[in-house]
Amino acid sequence: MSPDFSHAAFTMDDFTRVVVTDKQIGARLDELAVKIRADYAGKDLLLVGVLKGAVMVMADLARRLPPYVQMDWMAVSSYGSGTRSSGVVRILKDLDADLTGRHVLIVEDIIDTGVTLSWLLGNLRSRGAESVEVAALLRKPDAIQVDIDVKYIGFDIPNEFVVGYGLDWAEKYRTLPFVAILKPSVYAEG
Ligand SMILES: O=P(O)(O)OC[C@H]1O[C@H](OP(=O)(O)OP(=O)(O)O)[C@H](O)[C@@H]1O
Ligand code: HPA
Ligand SMILES: [Mg+2]
Repeated sequence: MSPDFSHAAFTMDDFTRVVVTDKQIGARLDELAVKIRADYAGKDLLLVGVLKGAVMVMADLARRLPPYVQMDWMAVSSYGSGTRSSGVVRILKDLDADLTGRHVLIVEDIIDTGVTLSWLLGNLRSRGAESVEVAALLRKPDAIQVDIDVKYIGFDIPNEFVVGYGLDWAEKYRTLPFVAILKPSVYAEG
């Protein structure tokens, strides 16, 4: 699908380059879904999406899984409107589901410093789940500051600020169907 920017006030000039195309995302999600279906066969699986960034990957991954798989959502924030993690994770919206005895798979768009996921894993594991694992579309190996065990990973990407496919800068660009490096001149202050 080619994005239609005819209505918008920005163009592809906002990006240094596309790092993952929508076609690559679809193909990788096909592969991950095969693994997840096998690993959780016969189990009652709860996907926990981390708002807002994981909306796209959750929707596209969940559609590749059996219909009895359930979804719940949590909103946490550590980035605000900037391009650097504040290091402080806040719960903006908690889960509706009780995790006691559940098999939980956290669905994330990106692991950057790892601070958000590390905090989230600790938080969800303390709620009595049978298992808590992670599926993340993107990971920046050169940015990670904490050791996290990630069971399902889409793509390792360079340590640059990316947008699209759920990922934002100042709430913009989430709707792009691909992931691209945002030109620093777009977010540079001044
Ligand atoms: O590994 P980290 O350095 O912790 O960064 C990853 C987290 O940061 C982003 O969320 P953000 O706080 O920007 O909220 P959003 O999903 O609403 O954009 C992203 O969606 C991850 O949840
Ligand atoms: O590279 C990024 N882009 C957008 N949001 C993010 N949150 C953590 N890392 C990123
Ligand atoms: Mg964000």
